[in-house]
Amino acid sequence: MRLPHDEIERRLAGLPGWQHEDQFIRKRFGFSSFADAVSFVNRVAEIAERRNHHPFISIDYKYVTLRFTTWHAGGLTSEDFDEAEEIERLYASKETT
Ligand SMILES: C[C@H](O)[C@H](O)[C@H]1CNC2=NC(N)=NC(=O)C2=N1
Repeated sequence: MRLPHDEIERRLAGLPGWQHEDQFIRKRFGFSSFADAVSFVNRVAEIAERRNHHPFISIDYKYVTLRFTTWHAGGLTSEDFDEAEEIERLYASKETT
């Protein structure tokens, strides 16, 4: 279930701007307005509910920080990276307004 370190590094290489921190991967996303940041969070919430896999989310004005870990595994699993990749597609599509 928990990924070995080499697999974590391999998956991380495909995720621009994400960082490995303890048992988490994290990224800070920037937006043009607070409203856009909140809209993005709502779309992230939809994804998290569908996948039943929920990030820690913080909104700081025009920035959203997401942190993923898999609680039941006590560390990083493919669920974390799969969802991060979907969120990267969402952010690239700018379908957050
Ligand atoms: C009961 C429910 O399915 C579990 O608590 C889910 C909910 N969302 C989750 N989210 C994350 N990040 N890790 C989990 O292990 C997890 N487990």
